[in-house]
Amino acid sequence: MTIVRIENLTKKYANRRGIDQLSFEVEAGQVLGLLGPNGSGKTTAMKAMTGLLAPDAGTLSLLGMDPAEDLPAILERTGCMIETPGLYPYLTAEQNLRLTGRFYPGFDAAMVEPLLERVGLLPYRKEKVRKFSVGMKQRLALACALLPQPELLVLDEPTNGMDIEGTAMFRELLLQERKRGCAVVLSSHLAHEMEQLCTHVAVLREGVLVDTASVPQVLEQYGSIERYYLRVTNADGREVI
Ligand SMILES: Nc1ncnc2c1ncn2[C@@H]1O[C@H](COP(=O)(O)OP(=O)(O)OP(=O)(O)O)[C@@H](O)[C@H]1O
Repeated sequence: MTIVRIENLTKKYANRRGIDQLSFEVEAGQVLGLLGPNGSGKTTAMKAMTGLLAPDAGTLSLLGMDPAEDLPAILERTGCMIETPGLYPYLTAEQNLRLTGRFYPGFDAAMVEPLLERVGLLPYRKEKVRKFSVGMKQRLALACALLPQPELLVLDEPTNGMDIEGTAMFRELLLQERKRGCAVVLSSHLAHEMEQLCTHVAVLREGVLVDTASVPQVLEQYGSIERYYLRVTNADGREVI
């Protein structure tokens, strides 16, 4: 089932930067990794996808719905982590999840503890978030994104600031979500991490989609995502094939 269908999506800021005619699809159970240099449009694409930014042009279908008409219904079934986590610093981890959970119709307070356990925060559940480290806040933001038992996850650099255990936890968690049939769009600057997490990759440069490919195909042809990326962005100085 196609969960994300984007066609010619365009969003330009006043300075004319942004994304230009982006098209891609993500099926249930797939993980699409957005790759690209700083400022290439990954965050803009994710914001436009989740209704945080209204696109200038193009068509967008999420979970079979049009965000221009059905955004609340889409967000009830979507987990997002984009830029700074939207957490309440003076509440505890547990209270943050309880409060955020109220946005979702299927939420049950009994979901909070297992979720905290999944992201490794159970021992800190009674601590106020303002005392959390960057990685701990990322873990809690991830737990918030999982609250709706999402059919779509949109995660902008989700492992930023996470320690080694955190990134391993994230990998395992993503696998479980995929098995449930969740579709995932994520960005990362770590090519090696992308190899482990993603089923597909899309490369952006200056707001334009340069190439998309399946990860097994990339690994067979190029040996690593890093080599593929350098090749398709022409950063290795050779002609693009
Ligand atoms: N609010 C804004 N107003 C004007 N220009 C913006 C705004 N947000 C982003 N841009 C510009 O749009 C382009 C794409 O930015 P975006 O944040 O989407 O890139 P990115 O690929 O996510 O970068 P990074 O890897 O650094 O996170 C950049 O040139 C950026 O300067």
